[in-house]
Amino acid sequence: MTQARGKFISFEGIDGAGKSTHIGFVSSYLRERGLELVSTREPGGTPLGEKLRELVLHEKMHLETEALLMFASRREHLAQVIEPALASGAWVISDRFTDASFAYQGGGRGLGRDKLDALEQWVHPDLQPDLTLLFDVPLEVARARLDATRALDKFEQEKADFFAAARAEYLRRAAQFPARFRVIDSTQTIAAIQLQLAALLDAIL
Ligand SMILES: Nc1ncnc2c1ncn2[C@@H]1O[C@H](COP(=O)(O)OP(=O)(O)O)[C@@H](O)[C@H]1O
Ligand SMILES: Cc1cn([C@H]2C[C@H](O)[C@@H](COP(=O)(O)OP(=O)(O)O)O2)c(=O)[nH]c1=O
Repeated sequence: MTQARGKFISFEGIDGAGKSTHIGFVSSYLRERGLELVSTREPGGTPLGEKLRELVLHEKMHLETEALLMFASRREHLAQVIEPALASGAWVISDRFTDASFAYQGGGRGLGRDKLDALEQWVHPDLQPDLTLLFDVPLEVARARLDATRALDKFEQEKADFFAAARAEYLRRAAQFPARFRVIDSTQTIAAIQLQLAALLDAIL
């Protein structure tokens, strides 16, 4: 008998929207229901990808270099982690995937969508997440949450118009691919969001 393929869930949103907070909840929810789960992140998720992450989050570089490194990290991630896990029947939850490249390198930095489309077609022509959870908040809310918590990386230090464009691109992608995206109003309380997440997960279990 062939093993049923696992499901792939990506978490997206501008920095400070609440992704990390809810990844923990979703992981526990799925594990409690007996699923084998691989929890991973981008950029990163493999030893090489984590080295690329260090570079891309902290070094200044040409916009296209940045985009290419994001997709290089993703290529490795797919080959080493995501594809084998899904094929073995495990579920994969990833803190960001290709929609983040559209939002940050495309929306935020202005890289042409044709280039991002080409990279996406090259690196994963036949694979998309089964479910993309987009945590959506106004910029001021995200910024206030970030300021209260941690030291900021290269992207998190960007100005408001960068995040406005990234958020707009995320929402555009959500409208373009409504079958896989669910937009979550992340200004709600954490408890209210968890209720909504539980219902969304029950629908695909
Ligand atoms: N719905 C929420 N209401 C209030 N605070 C929140 C909410 N979601 C997240 N936070 C807080 O905001 C901060 C940033 O959240 P985090 O999950 O790290 O965001 P992200 O991973 O999207 O950058 C954390 O201190 C977290 O506790
Ligand atoms: C995956 C990806 C992330 N990024 C950016 C978004 C984030 O600011 C940063 C790291 O993501 P993230 O994992 O959200 O960082 P943190 O540890 O702060 O929660 O990388 C891109 O610009 N393009 C991409 O393709």
